[in-house]
Amino acid sequence: MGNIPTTVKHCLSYEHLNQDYPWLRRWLLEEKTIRGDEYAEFVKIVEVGPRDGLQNEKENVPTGVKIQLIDMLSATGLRVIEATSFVSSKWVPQMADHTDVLRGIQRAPHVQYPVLTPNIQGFQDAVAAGATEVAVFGSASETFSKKNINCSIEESMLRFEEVINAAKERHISVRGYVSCALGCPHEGHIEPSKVAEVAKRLYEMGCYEISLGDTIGVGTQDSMFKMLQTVMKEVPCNSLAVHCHDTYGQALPNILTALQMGVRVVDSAVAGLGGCPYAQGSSGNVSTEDVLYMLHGMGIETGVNLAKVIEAGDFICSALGRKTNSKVARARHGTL
Ligand SMILES: CC(C)(COP(=O)([O-])OP(=O)([O-])OC[C@H]1O[C@@H](n2cnc3c(N)ncnc32)[C@H](O)[C@@H]1OP(=O)([O-])[O-])[C@@H](O)C(=O)NCCC(=O)NCCSC(=O)C[C@@](C)(O)CC(=O)[O-]
Repeated sequence: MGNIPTTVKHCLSYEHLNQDYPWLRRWLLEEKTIRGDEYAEFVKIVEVGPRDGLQNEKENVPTGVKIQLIDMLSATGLRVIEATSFVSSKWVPQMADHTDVLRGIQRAPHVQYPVLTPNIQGFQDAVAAGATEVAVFGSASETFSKKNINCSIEESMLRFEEVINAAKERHISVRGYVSCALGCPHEGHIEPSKVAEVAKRLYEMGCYEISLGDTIGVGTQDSMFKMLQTVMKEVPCNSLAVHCHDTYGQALPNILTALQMGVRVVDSAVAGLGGCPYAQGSSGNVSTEDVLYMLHGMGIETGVNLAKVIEAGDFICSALGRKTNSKVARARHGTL
């Protein structure tokens, strides 16, 4: 990384440097403190544990536990922590305390706390609770869209457009998800062209980043490659993220494939928590600890402290009364 001051190195992710600080990138290049490709060595982790990780928990997780988890994660160096969902409590009771969670956390500087907003009602509630970044969540599968958000893909696009337009007026950034990017629990195989179509629409509407979800963790390196190859024809690579569930134990190789293709944003959940209530058979997300171990082992910067993430994982696993899904955490604890 040459002579880049540590603060710069740790404060800026690849896409921030390119998109938000072109002058700094130019200066660093001119000063020969970085090579043109060096910032490709930084990967942004989007921690989804407090939302995707907890939304499927059957027993009520106390609001204080959720807040403490987010506060612990805020102290790890993570830049993005998805905090909660402004969805219907009839649909996902675990996220009913969204407002208290968002108001209760201690926001760390330089950390974003996006929340899920399926429609304008969720967006307005999120803004009232103090959200400064939101995410809309679409699907490449018609059946999953209906089961998850009770509308067709086409209807969902109209709802998302309303959210995105309202967000633009308030200068709130919007992230977009495309679920079932590598398979659907109801329809099975999903054509990469369908994933690309939905991703492109979200991107063109104004989502700054599109997270491609392997909702039920059925993808393989081959299907990840083919899907990304198709999507990258429609959405620039530096606006893509991958979101892998680990049902079949393929999440890390699939993420590696995405990295090799240039993707620099990875979603993961502390302790490998998670699953979608409307995707039967979906197991936890890939664990943040395992992703960090792989990235750091490859010499890739994340700015995140693995030991502190393991501590946060210990905390939430003890609160939930269960073992971690992270192999790295288990190895570090000698309990493999
Ligand atoms: C989208 C809705 C709300 C439509 O639900 P609906 O029943 O079709 O909504 P509606 O517009 O017909 O309204 C019915 C009632 O819901 C209320 N309502 C309407 N909107 C809201 C809202 N935002 N917040 C709270 N309440 C709301 C509304 O006020 C009304 O209340 P009532 O008059 O009956 O008392 C529902 O289907 C829903 O909440 N779905 C969320 C499902 C969910 O959270 N799934 C998990 C997240 S997605 C995921 O995990 C995948 C991802 C992102 O992680 C990536 C991956 O892994 O692939």
